[in-house]
Amino acid sequence: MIQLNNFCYRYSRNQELFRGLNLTLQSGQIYGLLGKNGAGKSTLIKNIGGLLFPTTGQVQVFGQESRLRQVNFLKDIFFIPEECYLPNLTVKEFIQVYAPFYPNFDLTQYQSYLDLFGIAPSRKLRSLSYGQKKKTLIGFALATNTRVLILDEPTNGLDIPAKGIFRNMIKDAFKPDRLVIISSHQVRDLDELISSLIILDQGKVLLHAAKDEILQRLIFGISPASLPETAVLYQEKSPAGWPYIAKNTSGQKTYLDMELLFNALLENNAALQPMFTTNPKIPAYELS
Ligand SMILES: Nc1ncnc2c1ncn2[C@@H]1O[C@H](COP(=O)(O)OP(=O)(O)OP(=O)(O)O)[C@@H](O)[C@H]1O
Repeated sequence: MIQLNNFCYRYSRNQELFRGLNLTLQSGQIYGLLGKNGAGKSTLIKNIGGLLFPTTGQVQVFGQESRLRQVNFLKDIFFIPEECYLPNLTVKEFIQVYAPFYPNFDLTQYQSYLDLFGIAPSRKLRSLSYGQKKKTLIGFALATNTRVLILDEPTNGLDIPAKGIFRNMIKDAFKPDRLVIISSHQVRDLDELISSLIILDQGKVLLHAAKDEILQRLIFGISPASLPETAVLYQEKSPAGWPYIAKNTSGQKTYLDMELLFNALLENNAALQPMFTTNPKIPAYELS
């Protein structure tokens, strides 16, 4: 479990990004973290990963304060930043140097990921392309089997087949005691992967809800023409028609259009925002 209590963070005296944020993230969930550029996603996950320290307040991962970076904390968390620095080693040497920090690292598992991505262990990390570096690190992160896995824009630079492989790898490696956070602008890459959604804006949580809860309360559809305002909570024009969000009164389960929900919430939608409480009780994710 990850807990932020009265979390405040500022980069400079007059720029307070987070002010008194309380947030609880539970194991058994794959969280999608969305927000506009500059919303604070990277700052938040870096604080969780112990790479930045709260100005005031606390960030705890399984009861341990991230900022203290204790051994028990570090061996159970893996963070892949958006821009990865990789040492001048081959993949094999990288494993020899870094795997010992992770007691649950599984070499066979990692080899199968490298095979899937077509990366030879003899390759020098620095000679890999941006996307190949990402693949190498994503595979390593999953093979560490840490309870917490944080991925900042993991699908940036991945080719189309690799995005599908990535989704399958996360699902296959997911276990009820793991907690995964994926920060991304590529909402389509999160489809059919995440179990919960967090939307940040200017250091505030606009939405924190399980995907199932969202779909119980809302339906997402597309109409050939604009609908009466009373019939929908939100609609916008698109090349394909008028995608809309309405209250789910029929129990119908539709496809969650994260992009539409994101746009709706950022428009300061007074009808939608109060529908989702922060820090909800989310049931454990059941993989289909
Ligand atoms: N090192 C820094 N020094 C000063 N301000 C910073 C620094 N890093 C980020 N910021 C500011 O903090 C705010 C949040 O940045 P952050 O990188 O957390 O946003 P983000 O949601 O991850 O954005 P993006 O989607 O563009 O990656 C922005 O206004 C940014 O300019």
